[in-house]
Amino acid sequence: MEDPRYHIRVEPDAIGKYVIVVGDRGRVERVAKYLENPTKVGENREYLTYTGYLLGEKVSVMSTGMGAPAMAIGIEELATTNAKVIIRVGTTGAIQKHLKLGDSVIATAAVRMDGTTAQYIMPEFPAVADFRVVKALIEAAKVVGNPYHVGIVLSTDSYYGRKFDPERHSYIGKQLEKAGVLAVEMELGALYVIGALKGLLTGSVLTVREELSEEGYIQAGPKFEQGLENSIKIAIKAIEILIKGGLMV
Ligand SMILES: O=P(O)(O)O[C@H]1O[C@H](CO)[C@@H](O)[C@H]1O
Ligand SMILES: O=c1cc[nH]c(=O)[nH]1
Repeated sequence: MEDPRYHIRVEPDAIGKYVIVVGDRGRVERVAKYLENPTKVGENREYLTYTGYLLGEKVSVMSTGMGAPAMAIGIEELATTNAKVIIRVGTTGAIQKHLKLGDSVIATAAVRMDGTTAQYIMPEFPAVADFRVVKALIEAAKVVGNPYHVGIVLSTDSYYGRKFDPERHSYIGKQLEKAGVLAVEMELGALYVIGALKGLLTGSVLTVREELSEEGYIQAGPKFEQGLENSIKIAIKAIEILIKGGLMV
């Protein structure tokens, strides 16, 4: 029989009800340090997984690599475990000029400009976060105190083929900017659509890694690193809020 966790290589009971997913493997331990007694429970390809505890509840953190196909595999396989609430802690590039390096973006929904979710369901099906997870993330952002924005992001399959700087602003980029789309990343369409199809409650807090200034893009740096640490704290706090609130899962 096919192993339902062939890629993530974890035992189903090793995963908590609450899971934080990150793109970069290097971010896993950075998140896991906020858990009590974090222990590595799986490592294969881009999927590195730790489990620990928050307020006595088992919580896991897993990397999912870059792009919708890798996220889709990770979510499908997590859905065969105890996982129920999944929060992505990712990075993003600003489409709106008022987003600054290190700001947090709580994504309510994603524009599905990816190829993966088209293979799951019609394009009219929305990629939306669970409102209870969004609410907890907003409450958490207020407690942590990092500047934050709430709204729609763009999920695309290409990193280099879609720059949104003022000189090379594509038609699609302009349209989405006018529509108020906040920022661009590469996995939320898959997380929100496949999560919904699998009955998971999803949400996300991204950190702005590229800022659009008059001179062009400003990238990464200490402001980004501090913002990322705060976004991690927001995700951790949101899970504590959900645990305390007894979310019906
Ligand atoms: O930092 P992560 O979470 O990987 O997110 C963003 O960064 C990667 C591109 O550099 C893409 O995966 C994109 O979605
Ligand atoms: O510009 C960016 C930054 C992070 N992630 C992206 O996909 N794009």
